[in-house]
Amino acid sequence: MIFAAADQVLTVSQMVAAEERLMTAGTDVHELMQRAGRGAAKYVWRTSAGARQGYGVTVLCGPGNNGGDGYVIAEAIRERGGTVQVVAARDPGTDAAKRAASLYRGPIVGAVHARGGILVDCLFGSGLNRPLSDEFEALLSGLAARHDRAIAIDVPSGIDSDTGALLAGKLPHYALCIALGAWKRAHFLMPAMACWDLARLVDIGAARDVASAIAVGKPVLSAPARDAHKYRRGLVVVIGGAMPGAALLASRAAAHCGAGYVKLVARDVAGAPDWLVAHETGDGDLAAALADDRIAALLVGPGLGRDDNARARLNAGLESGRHLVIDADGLMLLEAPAHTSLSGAILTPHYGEMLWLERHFGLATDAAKPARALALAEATGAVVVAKGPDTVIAGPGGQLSFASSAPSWLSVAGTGDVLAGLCAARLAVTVDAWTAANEAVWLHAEAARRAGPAFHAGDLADAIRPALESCL
Ligand SMILES: NC(=O)C1=CN([C@@H]2O[C@H](COP(=O)(O)OP(=O)(O)OC[C@H]3O[C@@H](n4cnc5c(N)ncnc54)[C@H](O)[C@@H]3O)[C@@H](O)[C@H]2O)[C@@H](O)CC1
Ligand SMILES: [K+]
Repeated sequence: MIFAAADQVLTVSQMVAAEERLMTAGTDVHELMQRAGRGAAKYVWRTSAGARQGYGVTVLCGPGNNGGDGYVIAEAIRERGGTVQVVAARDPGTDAAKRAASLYRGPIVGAVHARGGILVDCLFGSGLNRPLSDEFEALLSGLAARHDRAIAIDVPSGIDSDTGALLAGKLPHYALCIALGAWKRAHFLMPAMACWDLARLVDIGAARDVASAIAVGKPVLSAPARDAHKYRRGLVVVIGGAMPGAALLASRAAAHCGAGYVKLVARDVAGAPDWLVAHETGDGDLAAALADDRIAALLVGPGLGRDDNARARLNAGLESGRHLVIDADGLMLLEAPAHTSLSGAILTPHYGEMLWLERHFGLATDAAKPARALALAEATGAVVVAKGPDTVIAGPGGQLSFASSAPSWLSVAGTGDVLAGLCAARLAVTVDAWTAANEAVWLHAEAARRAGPAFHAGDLADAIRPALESCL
């Protein structure tokens, strides 16, 4: 996979290093601030065009370079003929911010007089390193209340850029968050990402940092080869358990996602549709059923149950040596240290399963989600898809990717089974757990977008086909 600079997701220190590389190459901080501010101003201008007539733009400027960006934005709006004013929370404190402030030729007003169409929040950016004071919090929320809409520059003031944690009691809601130079982790993490409706990125020329995390991108897929046959396209076997519905749902997702052959092995296969090859397989027969060398990926967990039979079925999967996707009950039955070499597997824990696994594997639970997912990947050797409204994918070699925001309609029963089926199908096709997990997460969100509001998990599985078609 090749990723562009626009796909990278940087920590604050990686962003500082990227800016330093640009400066070493001859672009000074003033020029970077101009690029960032003027790039952001285009979005502010477009948004202000929809604001009420005569209701202008107020830019709230803090003391650091985020505040400096604010002066550049204000001046750019003024030059375009817009109505703009600055509220200076503090005097500019950096050389670049001072220079930007000196180049701004519009009015600076007291906060109490500021009301209007759009509030541009440049109080603090990635340099925020401690909680907002009550004074700043009141200033920000008061201004937001006196404007129709708010736009956050780089990150909302009151967000930890690396973890997405709130460093304020309460933040305004933003119509738009404009990331500068590169995405930061907070742009993909809760609770930060619930603070805005839309996020956009302004390019300032930062090159791709190969060590950085990436945003999960749209996969580039191809139709089966001219000489393809069902096994070469990938045979997925889904191990059924106590609750047959979940395994059927995962099978349906897998069948819509490019696998050549989907087979369900379960004690009871009543109700299986005619397109699904379903084999009644008792626990004692499972090892033999999984001995087929043509199996490209095995899914175990959806509807498995947690009793001794379930444990036997999971163990048969683990002992088969196949490429595995382990989900749901399968995760809850994993045992440390026996299952610390799951190399090539994909684990798909939701929040509760993640917590259980961490406790079971003796891992810390108090870090931010990316660090937790990386620790679990390292402990198990598997690719970990840490699901949720902010899905993070971590690989055992330290790879990290962040999913863009997906429709909240996904918060319905069965969508996890669909994701597990997607992972299994992509694993069968690509034979690479990292690639498969990233493709599956993107297709899952895209299927949700295409399924529209209030879908059920079956609708979601059926919407995978048009999602996949968009990648061909
Ligand atoms: N460095 C660069 O080359 C560029 C930086 N850019 C902007 O610069 C921002 C980062 O600038 P800075 O590092 O100056 O950071 P900020 O503008 O976020 O401000 C940090 C300053 O605020 C202080 N501070 C932190 N938390 C505080 C709190 N809770 N209460 C009061 N003061 C607090 C810090 O001690 C520091 O003086 C980015 O978010 C982006 O907007 C862009 O202009 C692009 C270029
Ligand atoms: K900000």
